[in-house]
Amino acid sequence: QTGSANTNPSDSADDEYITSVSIGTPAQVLPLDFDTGSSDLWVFSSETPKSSASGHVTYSPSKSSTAKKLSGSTWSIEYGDKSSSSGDVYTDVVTIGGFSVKTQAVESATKVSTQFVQDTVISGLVGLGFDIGNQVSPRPQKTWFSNAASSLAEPLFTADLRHQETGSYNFGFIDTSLAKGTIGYTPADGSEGYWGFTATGYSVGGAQLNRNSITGIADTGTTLLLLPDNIVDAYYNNVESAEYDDSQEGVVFDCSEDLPSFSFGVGGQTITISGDLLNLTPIEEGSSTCFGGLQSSADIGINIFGDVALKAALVVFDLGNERLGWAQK
Ligand SMILES: O=C(NC1CCCCC1)N[C@H]1[C@H](O)[C@@H](N2CCCCC2)[C@@H]2OC[C@H]1O2
Repeated sequence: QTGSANTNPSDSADDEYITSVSIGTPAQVLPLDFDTGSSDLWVFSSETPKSSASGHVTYSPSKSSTAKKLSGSTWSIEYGDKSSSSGDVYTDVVTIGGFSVKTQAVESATKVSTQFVQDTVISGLVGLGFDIGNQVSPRPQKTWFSNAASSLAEPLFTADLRHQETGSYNFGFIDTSLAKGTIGYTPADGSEGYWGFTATGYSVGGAQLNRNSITGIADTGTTLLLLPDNIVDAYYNNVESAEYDDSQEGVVFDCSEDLPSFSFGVGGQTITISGDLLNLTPIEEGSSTCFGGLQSSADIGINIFGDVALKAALVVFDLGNERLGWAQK
């Protein structure tokens, strides 16, 4: 069996990607953010305070004949961007891309932070990280993918995120036609709950790869490519108008600048992110100053290959072989 779901950028900056998910009987369809950087499936629900839920599509377990309360279970999660949510837990049927998991833990939010209240285009997250990262207490629950894996043709999924166009999450199969290049594989480290891996080097503007290990995570739930300062500086030294903007908390530059590409080595392949993909968006509507898609990871303590990097590739999240595959798109 397999599943295939379309996913769409939430706004003109490709801030996040929205995928429709069916929950319950009859189906309640919610727009959710698939996040390989976390391991909880949580939703805005009939239990979310009305003031917080305003503008969001919500899940009502009481309207689903297949919903069951997971008595005594609660959850609470804080993300790297300091957003957070918490609540209680139901099980219900969850269908993604035509594939159904009958008894999926659906974490219902009784509390959500302002970032989520304001982000009305999504109604929650589908964590696609490793089960060890699940935040349900007293008994951690499995992710939708972990529950699906044993029934899928292959225990893997792929992410094909695109700039301002529809992409896909495929489950149980690899559509190699989505890629231009060969898929290169490298070991994945799931011990922290993330999809951790090591890139073998980087280069700016098509120059030869500087061989140096860059350990980080493949994170569909993070918008940016976050790397060490020495690499970020090496890149922006090629961007004449680039400067650090304290209020934006990142490097900005004239929108009119032609940005160089940025490449990284992984699994024997080289993934090249075009300059266009590295210009994320004007800092404000109509501004001629733009915000960089590559920013520093120095304050975080972990390198993050977020959507800006993932958009350049077809990425295979191969649970069965504990590895990540990368192919140029
Ligand atoms: O916190 C991270 N990543 C961290 C970024 C800083 C460095 C450490 C990792 N990802 C979150 C992301 O920002 C959220 N956000 C919602 C609003 C639109 C953009 C996405 C979304 O909710 C949780 C998860 O996905």
